[in-house]
Amino acid sequence: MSTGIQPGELEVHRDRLLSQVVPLAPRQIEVAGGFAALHGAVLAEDVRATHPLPLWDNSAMDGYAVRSVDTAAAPVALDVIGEVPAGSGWDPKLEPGQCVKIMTGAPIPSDADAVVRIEDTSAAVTGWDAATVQIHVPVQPGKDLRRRGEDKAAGQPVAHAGEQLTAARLSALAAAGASSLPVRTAPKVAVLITGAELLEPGTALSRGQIPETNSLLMAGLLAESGIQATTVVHCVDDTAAVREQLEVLGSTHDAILSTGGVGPGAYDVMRQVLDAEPGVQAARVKIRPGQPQCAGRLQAGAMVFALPGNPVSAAVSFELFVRPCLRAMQGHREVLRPTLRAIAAVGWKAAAGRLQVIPVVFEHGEQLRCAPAVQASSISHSVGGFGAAEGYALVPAGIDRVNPGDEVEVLRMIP
Ligand SMILES: Nc1nc2c(c(=O)[nH]1)N[C@H]1C(S)=C(S)[C@@H](COP(=O)(O)OP(=O)(O)OC[C@H]3O[C@@H](n4cnc5c(N)ncnc54)[C@H](O)[C@@H]3O)O[C@H]1N2
Ligand code: MOO
Repeated sequence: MSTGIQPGELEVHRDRLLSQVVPLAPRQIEVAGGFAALHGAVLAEDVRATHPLPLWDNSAMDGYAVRSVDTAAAPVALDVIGEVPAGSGWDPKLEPGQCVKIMTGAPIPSDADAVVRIEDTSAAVTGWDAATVQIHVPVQPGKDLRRRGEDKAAGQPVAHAGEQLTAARLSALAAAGASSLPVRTAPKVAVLITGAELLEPGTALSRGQIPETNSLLMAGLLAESGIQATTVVHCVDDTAAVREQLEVLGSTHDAILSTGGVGPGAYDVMRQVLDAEPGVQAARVKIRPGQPQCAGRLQAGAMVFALPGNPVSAAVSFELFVRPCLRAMQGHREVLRPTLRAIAAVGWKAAAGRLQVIPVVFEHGEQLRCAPAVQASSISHSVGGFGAAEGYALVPAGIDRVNPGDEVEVLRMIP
């Protein structure tokens, strides 16, 4: 069996949410001293090199800058008239038979056209101090030179709008002369937890009580998406209290993630409060877990994602709906994680009629293999098994069983 996600209700719900996303206002941040804000931020515009890379022709090796013609009859002795270390702006004039000591990265004198490595000279034995140096090998013009602009020409794009500032991109932009960058930094996100049965982890529990773990889960999934949760609020299951929190957080944050209270239960106040919000859609999406979804834009301003309370349902909802919207807010070019193909290492029962999003562990070998981290019959609450999960297998609606050896589509949460 080969699987693939077909367009369906998951995409309809996600696209509707994505259409409600308003990208954050870009900010111009200084490169000097701005690392903490810039690393992981998303470029809001294309950025071009303001100067060539390298800036000038320079030496690729420690050795002697020579006129290559002088080495044609090597071995040959050349007069050493000085030294150009990295950082030096000196451009010595070279007469026939003359050379200068030069270090890696230093500008090549205008009169020189090649470098002889120290290993190919008498200085390898005698050291750098002699006034003449014996050149053992002839060198061709251009030998061991790095040419001005060979890496990037001035004006050439270095990075593009929608790309995230990784270590590599940030250093490339700084090297190409950027002094400040137009970026979207992380959105301000609040986590709102409801549920009367929930106690702080580590607290002694009475019958009916469980440790509150969704705030850790949401803050962690945000952190793994490059976003620090700004606020974590625990709220009683009371409509007035929840409404007040949504108003306060909704006017001070870009997004609110809540968990719990979206089912049809008597205490499911989140859904009841959000019923009054015209920009919020309640949907039963054909996925398992994560069927009850309730999300959209609050009148107070923020996007709200009222996720189901079951921990794995909340995590799956985060992956499928929240993460893409937060990435869209930041202006990421790609909002969805790429999917891969893996071979089912074992068989399991799928969720006939709904897309099954089952947490899996991976086995890395010649082929990527996966196996469920939780019991396929009971995914949504299985926070224990979920602890080992490295990603999800996506088994389309219509498939009621995955057999060992089947190819399945997977998402990797952990690189
Ligand atoms: N009669 C029906 N009951 C349920 C339906 C339904 O359609 N009809 N849907 C089920 C599905 S599917 C889901 S998912 C849940 C959605 O429930 P809620 O969002 O209302 O969540 P709660 O009832 O508050 O909690 C569910 C479960 O998760 C635990 N939980 C909640 N918050 C936390 C937290 N912060 N940390 C750890 N664990 C948490 C909670 O104790 C419950 O066990 O409804 C089904 N029911
Ligand atoms: O849809 Mo619920 O999220 O399965 O448990």
